[in-house]
Amino acid sequence: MWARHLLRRTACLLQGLPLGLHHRLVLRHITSSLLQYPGTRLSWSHLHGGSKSTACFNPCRTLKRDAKSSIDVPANPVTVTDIKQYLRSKGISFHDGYSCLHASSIFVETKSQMQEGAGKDSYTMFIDKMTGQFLCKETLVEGSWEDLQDCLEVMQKEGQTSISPEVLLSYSESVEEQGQREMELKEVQRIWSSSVTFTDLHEEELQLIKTMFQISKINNATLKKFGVRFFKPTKSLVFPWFSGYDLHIRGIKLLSAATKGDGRVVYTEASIPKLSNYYNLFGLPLVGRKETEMVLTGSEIDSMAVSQATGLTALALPRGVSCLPPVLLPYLEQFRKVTLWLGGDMHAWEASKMFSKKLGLKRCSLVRPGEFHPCPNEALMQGKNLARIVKASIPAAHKSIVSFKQLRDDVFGELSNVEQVAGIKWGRFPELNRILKGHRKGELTVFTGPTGSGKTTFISEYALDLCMQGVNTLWGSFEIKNVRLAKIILTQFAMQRLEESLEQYDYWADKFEELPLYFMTFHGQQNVKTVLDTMHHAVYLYDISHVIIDNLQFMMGQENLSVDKFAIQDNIIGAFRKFATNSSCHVTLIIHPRKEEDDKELQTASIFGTAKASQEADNVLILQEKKLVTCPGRRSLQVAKNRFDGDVGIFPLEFNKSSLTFSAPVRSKQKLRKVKGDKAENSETEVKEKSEKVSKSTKEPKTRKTLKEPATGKNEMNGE
Ligand SMILES: Nc1ncnc2c1ncn2[C@@H]1O[C@H](COP(=O)(O)OP(=O)(O)OP(=O)(O)O)[C@@H](O)[C@H]1O
Repeated sequence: MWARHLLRRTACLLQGLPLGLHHRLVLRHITSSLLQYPGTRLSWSHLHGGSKSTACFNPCRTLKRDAKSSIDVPANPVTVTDIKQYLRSKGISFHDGYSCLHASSIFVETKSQMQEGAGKDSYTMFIDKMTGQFLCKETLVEGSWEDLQDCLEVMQKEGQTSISPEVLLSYSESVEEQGQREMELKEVQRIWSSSVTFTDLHEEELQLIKTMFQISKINNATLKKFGVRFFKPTKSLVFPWFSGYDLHIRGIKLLSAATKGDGRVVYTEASIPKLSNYYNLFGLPLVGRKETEMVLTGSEIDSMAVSQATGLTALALPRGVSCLPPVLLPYLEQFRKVTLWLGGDMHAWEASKMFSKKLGLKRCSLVRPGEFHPCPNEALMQGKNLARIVKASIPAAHKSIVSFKQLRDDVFGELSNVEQVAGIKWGRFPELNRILKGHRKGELTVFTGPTGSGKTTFISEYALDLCMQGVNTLWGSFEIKNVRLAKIILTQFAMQRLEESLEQYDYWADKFEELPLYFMTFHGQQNVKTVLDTMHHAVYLYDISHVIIDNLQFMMGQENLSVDKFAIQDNIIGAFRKFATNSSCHVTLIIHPRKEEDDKELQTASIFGTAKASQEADNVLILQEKKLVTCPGRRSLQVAKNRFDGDVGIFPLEFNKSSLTFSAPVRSKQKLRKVKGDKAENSETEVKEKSEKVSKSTKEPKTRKTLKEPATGKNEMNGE
């Protein structure tokens, strides 16, 4: 219905346009609207009842901002050279920025803008160099590279020097979305208008609130400057999101604190619109047009601390260290120097290294976390000199050759943060933590197991566990369709058969939607280059730090059977290895085993292909289906390689058919075999046995509520 409505509107707006272009615009907008439904894989048949046509319509186009759950890569990925050439061909003046090209806006009616040599300061249109996505800061029109091209084509055909922002603004939302947005806005206004400023609070109440939120060193003037209020009904700090256009309230973030029975204070964060759509750089309205230096922090409170203590411009990322959405990059283009001080731990350090790549390494410097450099608010509380800490930040750009002098602090950081360096711990698989120590960025894990043994099911829960802790995850499922895979993951998330309690579906689906989980929309055989392009694209857009590929065989191609299959596989593994290292992204690669005799356990050498897979992998995991002496009839997970600290071993898994989950069985004396090196294939006699009591918590998964300190700004992910 709305698609037809859209079509009619588009047709009216485009009256008089040449048919081909008109047709393309209409189709584009239908496409983008369809793609706004998570998981939608748009095929030609959506539009043409199955028949393929040669019209210049690209079904795999860039996504709109909200179409976040499924990831397509443009069939013809745009490069910065393409963008520049195109702009030149249309007579649009521009200059090279850090992450964007700055161009004269075509949505503003200033004829002089189109002239060569117009002042650079007048450039208000920012075009992302990686994706071509654009934003006009003057009118807040944004869209994809294709949208911009269409507008320029229309302008040229019509002989115009500018185009009305309405053309794109009117397409950006469906009727339902508009209704939803209006409802949200009303709620935002309701909370905002019934919140009180800090100067309206009694001194006693004020001090209590400040103590509760650990902001006793943030003074009232700073709270006022940043527009922070207090919402009494939920006892929450209210951080406003003002529209950059007319400074109207556009959204809010609420930070609440509650004291638990044991006296601990638990902080929770909520926002309207929901966090995944909350694109606010807190502090932006305070930035002057001419300012060139800024400190980027991981939370609103940290920004206030920096601003108050140093007088420097400080902005906070909307979702802390979890991501830097590219839609925010245009707002950071004016800064010649960006200091990233995202927190006081290793996660903040990892994130600042990743984000500085997006921001442009040359202008970034990083505050190295540690005992002397906690997060800004903590530094303020401890009476540290924040200006000195910012000044001591280190340049993000590094040389190819370094001496130990330059590495010395990094090495110290690793030695003094052993737990964090070991990676994120699984909540459902404590045995995996014991052997592998954690899930680390930049590693390659190869996972194998007999056909139909439950590889996808296990890896799905293994990845979900991490995703629930804020690990931005991308699934490449080539074997089973995304809907089926999402159903498996959702069942594991809810830990129950939702078929039998459909009334709970929306409850779980709403929570599930908040997870940073994305799916590639591929199915069946795929070209590895396309898959890697999509992965790069996703890392840029969503700061993905874990990619699961199920499975490698789907990239091997079927045509060239004469070509050496092993050589092809080795190349693919090499490419994934390189991607993992260069993108600081963990890749979990499922590879089928070669044919083995049924009653033999698998070993590292059973992985299909040459030894390249196990050599390149940091971790090799094997789902063993064979009966173990100690646990007859059960699956077990073997860690056959662990480059991080060499510990290998095996532990039993217990499959729960209704929740599709695996958890270690509770036994008083669970035997666990400890295997050193790659000797898993050797006889049982060579295997050291180690008795170990399996913690009861594995049977009753813990509630993994992220206890947030106000300054960390991490998302709360809790699905149990
Ligand atoms: N431990 C288990 N015990 C019994 N059934 C299981 C177990 N693990 C998974 N299953 C079920 O077996 C079926 C196949 O599981 P899954 O697709 O995960 O296997 P796979 O190893 O990935 O398969 P393939 O080799 O085809 O890729 C699913 O229906 C799943 O629910």
